[in-house]
Amino acid sequence: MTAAYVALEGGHVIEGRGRSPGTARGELVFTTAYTGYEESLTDPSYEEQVLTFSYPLIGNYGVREERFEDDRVHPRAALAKEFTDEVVAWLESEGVPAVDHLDTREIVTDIRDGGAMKCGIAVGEDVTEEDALEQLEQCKTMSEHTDIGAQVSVEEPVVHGADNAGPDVALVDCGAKGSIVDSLLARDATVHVLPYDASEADVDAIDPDVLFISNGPGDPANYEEAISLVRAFVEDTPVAGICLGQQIVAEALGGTTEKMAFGHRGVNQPVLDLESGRVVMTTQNHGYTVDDPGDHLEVTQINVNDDTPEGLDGLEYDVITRQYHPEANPGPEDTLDFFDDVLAMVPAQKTTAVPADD
Ligand SMILES: NC(=O)CC[C@H](N)C(=O)O
Repeated sequence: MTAAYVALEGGHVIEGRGRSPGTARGELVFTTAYTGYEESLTDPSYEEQVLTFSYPLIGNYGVREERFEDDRVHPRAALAKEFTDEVVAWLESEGVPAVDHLDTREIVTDIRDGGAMKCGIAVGEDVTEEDALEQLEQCKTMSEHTDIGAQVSVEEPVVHGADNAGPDVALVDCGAKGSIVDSLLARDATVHVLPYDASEADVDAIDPDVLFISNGPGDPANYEEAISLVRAFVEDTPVAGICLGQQIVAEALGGTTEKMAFGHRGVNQPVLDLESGRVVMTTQNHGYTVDDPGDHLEVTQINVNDDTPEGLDGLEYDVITRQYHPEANPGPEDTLDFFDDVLAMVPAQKTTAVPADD
C-alpha cells in the first residue's frame, strides 16, 4: 500500500491510503456535495485549497470532460473516504495527490471546530509523517496568496460569441467557471473575458453593456484592480458579480468582507429571497462573506442556515450580485434566472440593432 499522511494545523497527522502520489499543501476545506466531483475539482475557486469530500464515494459515474469547469484540476489535493480508480487515474494524470480510506467524518469535525485550516500532504512509497509536516510548515494562509488571480485568470482578453446580437458583457476573469460564460452565451450575449488585473482602458476599449466580476479563489481584498474597476464604472455601467464577484463589488462600494469559520461548500444550501419569500437550493463554494454591504448596496437574499448575505442590489446604481453559484454545475438549477436579471439591467435601446430615428 502506498503511504499517505495528512498533517493538520496544530500538528495532528492522519494516515490514509495513498491513491495518487505527490506532496501538497493548502487550506483544508470540505464540500458536502454528493454529486458534481468533476465540476468541483475543475472549479478555479479551489486553487490553493485541499478539498475533502464528505460524501463517502467519489467517482461512481466516471470522468467526462464536458462536465469540467476549466481545463485543469485546481485543488492542490483531494481527500475522500473512497475514490474510484477512474477518478484516481484522472487526478494522477494531473499530478494531484489523492488520499482515501480516511475517516472524513473526523476531518470535517476538525474543520467545523477549528475552521478551515492549513494542511500538508505526502503520498508515495517512501514518504513519512515528517514529509507531510514539512509541507504544513510551508503552507501559507489564504490571505497571504496576494496575487492568486494570476494563477487562474486568462493572460490576454478572449472574446466568446462575437456574432451574438445581445449585450456586450465584460467578464473580469478572477478564475471564472466555464458555465458562467456558457450561461451568458445561451442568452445571446457577447462575452469579453478580461484578465483579473484589467485596466480601465481595457474595459473602455470594449464599452460594455455590463461589467461582470467572476468567481475566484482567495481573499477578495487582494483583488485591488477589480475593486478599482467597479468603482470606476458603476455610475455609468451596470455591474454584476458572482461569489468572489459579490465580495469585490461590496469592497468597492464601501462594504467590508470577512473570513468565515469554514464557509459554505455544497449543493443544497438554502437561500431566502427577502422580497418574494421564496427559498431556493443553491450550489456554493466560498470561505469569505460580505460582512457589511455599506451604504450603496442592500441585502436582497440571505442564507437560511446562518443569515449571511447571498444577494445584493445597488441602491442608486444598477448592481446585482450573488454569493452562491446561479450557474449551478454542479447543483440545482433553481437560480439560472439570475442571468436574465443581469441582462435586463441593459437599457432596451442597447440591445436592439436599429436605433430609433429621433
Ligand atoms: N467561489 C468563489 O468565488 C469563492 C470566493 C472566495 N474566494 C471565497 O472563498 O469566499
